[in-house]
Amino acid sequence: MTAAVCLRLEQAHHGASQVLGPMALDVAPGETLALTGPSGVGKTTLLRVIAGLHRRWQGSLVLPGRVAMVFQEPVLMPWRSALHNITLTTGCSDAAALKALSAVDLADKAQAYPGALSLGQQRRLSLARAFAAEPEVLLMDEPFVSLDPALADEMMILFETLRAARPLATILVSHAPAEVARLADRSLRLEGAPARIVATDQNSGAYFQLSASGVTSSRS
Ligand SMILES: Nc1ncnc2c1ncn2[C@@H]1O[C@H](COP(=O)(O)OP(=O)(O)OP(=O)(O)O)[C@@H](O)[C@H]1O
Repeated sequence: MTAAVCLRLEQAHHGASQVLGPMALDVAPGETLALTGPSGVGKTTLLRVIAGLHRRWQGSLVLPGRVAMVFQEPVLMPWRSALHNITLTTGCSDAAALKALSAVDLADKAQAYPGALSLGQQRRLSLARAFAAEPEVLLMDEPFVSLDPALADEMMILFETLRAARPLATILVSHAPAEVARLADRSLRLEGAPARIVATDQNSGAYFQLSASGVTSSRS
């Protein structure tokens, strides 16, 4: 089966400093890959390379489908309703946005502005927006961090439900071993400066809008 993400990275920089070293990363359709490693090692930078948000890198990237990203913070447009936060960023119809809102139990908040939503509701909206984009690749940067345990569990259930409905390739950045064990099929650990992949584990127990369709990119 063709990989949904095929990255051959030579290097990535922030300013003069090289953050990421050579690495090869493939994610299959339907697979959830966890990305772990110490704070500041470069996990977010790696996601941003794949999302097309970070430009200073060399190598090649093949993404056969659409990409959506869920950031650590919800990153919503405060002057637009929940519904418009979905339709304007994904280009989907009102009906599709409402369906996505229903899936995260926010249908009654369609006309609410983000400032009138709780943090948990904002995060659910952010998840709904990502899924409304109907991505083939979902990038999640610590989406459950600093949520109370009950809300984190609720968000994980939502993610599991939405993921089950489509053959999504997900890369999940996480510092939480229990979360990785629950959600990921496989995990990669980044370490060093510049960061490299130092370990891969197969999990036995588990199994923005950005939009790019059929993208192959390379940088040198
Ligand atoms: N915009 C930026 N400009 C300059 N340096 C940056 C920028 N963003 C990140 N860095 C640096 O790049 C390195 C990697 O940062 P990154 O956010 O990718 O790490 P991370 O592994 O996601 O960290 P954390 O787990 O704490 O979120 C860090 O040393 C950070 O200080």
